[in-house]
Amino acid sequence: MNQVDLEYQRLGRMILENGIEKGDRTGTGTISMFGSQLRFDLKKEGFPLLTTKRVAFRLIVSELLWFLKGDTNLRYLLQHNNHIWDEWGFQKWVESEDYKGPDMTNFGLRSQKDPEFNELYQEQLKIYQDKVLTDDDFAKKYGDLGEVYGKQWRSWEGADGKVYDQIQYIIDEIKRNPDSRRLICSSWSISSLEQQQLPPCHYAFQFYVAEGKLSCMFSMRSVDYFLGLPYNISSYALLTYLLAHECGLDVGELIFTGADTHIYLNHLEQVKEQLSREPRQLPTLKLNPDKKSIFDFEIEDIVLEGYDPHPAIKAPVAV
Ligand SMILES: Nc1nc(=O)c2c([nH]1)NC[C@@H]1CN(c3ccc(C(=O)N[C@@H](CCC(=O)O)C(=O)O)cc3)CN21
Ligand SMILES: O=c1ccn([C@H]2C[C@H](O)[C@@H](COP(=O)(O)O)O2)c(=O)[nH]1
Repeated sequence: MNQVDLEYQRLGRMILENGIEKGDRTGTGTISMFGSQLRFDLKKEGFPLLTTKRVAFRLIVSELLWFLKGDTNLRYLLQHNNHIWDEWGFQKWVESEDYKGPDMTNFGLRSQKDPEFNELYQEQLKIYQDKVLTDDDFAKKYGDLGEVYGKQWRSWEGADGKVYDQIQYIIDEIKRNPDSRRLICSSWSISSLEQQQLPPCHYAFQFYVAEGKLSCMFSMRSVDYFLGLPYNISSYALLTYLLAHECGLDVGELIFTGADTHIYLNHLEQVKEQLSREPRQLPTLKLNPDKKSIFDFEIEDIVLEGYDPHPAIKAPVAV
């Protein structure tokens, strides 16, 4: 039986049993628990993509490659039919002086409750997506999410005015000095918070090399158990596989630590359904052996085999 789904289900039960009801920024309401950890042996287990609901692996791949390119503009995601970040770009647009359409205040919650408003919202969202895809100036101004992950990972601006590539630093250090205890990438920058559509949730990760295996630990300040966490687990697993591939290492363990770990109140039925499902065999990951540098990987170089999950479970995202 795969430990990834079992551990994920265990965490879900723990939140439901021990969590407390707590308000949150989005106005949705959550059951929340402070402090959580999961750990998986990547070498023993197969690729950690949940099988108790279908998770769209292609969205995880295009999002991670977007981070690795240092890109922060929605255009790349939209070109790959990935819409998981749309709401946060759209928010910037509708709150701007240039937006002249119908009032979109609080569109996240209103679109869930008011079908008439939802129609208006979908219309405006479609216009926004088309403009980001086709209008260069518009995309530059309103498709950019600000100083989010891609910027912090690949071009961190130091107080000394220099620009730092944290991913390249980690790769160089793994190759030169694998015993290093400083293989860290940090995205939390207090001076950037106002320049970010959403401050980083997974704000730091660290690698560890031992016995020829590469392990990764990632930290999250805020964890959407049902929608976000399944992506975050697979995304950091994929990053670990990519780095191990480039550095000639095996994969080791993946460790997640979360602070505010929550289930949104409008995800409760979905979570209960998922907890009732029997985990299946995990898929395996195949990377194109001809690609050496992680920065050369394209979507088609990353293939998942043997994924046979339970059906997807829909849920609204809290904006
Ligand atoms: N509330 C919240 N939860 C998150 O997980 C989250 C944010 N906000 N904001 C930024 C990013 C965007 N992420 C998201 C956003 C949407 C989905 C989502 O709706 N996933 C659906 C399928 C989406 C699709 O097929 O287009 C799913 O069933 O997994 C997942 C992660 C993760 N992050
Ligand atoms: O990769 C991600 C990104 C976001 N989330 C979730 C965690 C929270 O539910 C929201 C962010 O809201 P804050 O009020 O800024 O904490 O997004 C995630 O789980 N994974």
